[in-house]
Amino acid sequence: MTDAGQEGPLPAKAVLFDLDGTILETAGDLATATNRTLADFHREAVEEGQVRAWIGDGVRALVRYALEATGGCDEALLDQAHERFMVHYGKCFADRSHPFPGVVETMDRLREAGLPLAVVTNKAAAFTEPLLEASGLASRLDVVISGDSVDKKKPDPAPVNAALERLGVTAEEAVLVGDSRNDVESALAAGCRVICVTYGYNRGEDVTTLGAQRLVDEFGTILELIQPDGRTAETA
Ligand SMILES: O=C(O)COP(=O)(O)O
Ligand SMILES: [Mg+2]
Repeated sequence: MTDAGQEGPLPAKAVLFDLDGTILETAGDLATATNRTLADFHREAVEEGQVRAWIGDGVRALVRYALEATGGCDEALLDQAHERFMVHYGKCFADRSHPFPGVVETMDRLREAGLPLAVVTNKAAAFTEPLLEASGLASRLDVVISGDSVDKKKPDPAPVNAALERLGVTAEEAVLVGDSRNDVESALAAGCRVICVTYGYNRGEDVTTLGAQRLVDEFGTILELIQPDGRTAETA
């Protein structure tokens, strides 16, 4: 993989997307569920901005980070709080969550160009599927791999590999679009090229240093950076 630093489009036969922070703005509802969970355990509420920095490792990790930040956490407490979080988030996951600007139109353009699309998220399947339905994205996706669909989560390559297998493409034929270190590491370990968005939930990390082949400030810009079917500009 030697595209780093180069300009121009990446040939692709399929595109994989991270969910939270890349295609859907979910921090508001995740913050609501986090604060309702913390209240159950007599912990102080946290700011939405803080919750944004805890998204990306799955919901159990989010609950762990919230407990650690508000007085401490042990495994027994985490089990109970995780259970409460699942109840609270189940009631509010689609209240305010919505696609980032340009996501719906861009997915439609990619599909018109013949590219199958997948989501690879660390989010639990119980929320991924209904959230994609509520956001109007489910019908645009050919494959969805959630945090509990396979044994290991991103940054392990396993969920990316599962998506590639289901899509019927090789890693070299696919591009993953993500927002954080977990996405870049998972995709690169699988052998995919990566476009990283700069607006997502990246924990304040400088995404220019993560090793992605391309960076975009707006989702719609990926249309300029993906060349459908691996055709070159000359033959397209
Ligand atoms: O932390 C989560 O629940 C999921 O995050 P992701 O969609 O960015 O993988
Ligand atoms: Mg993300």
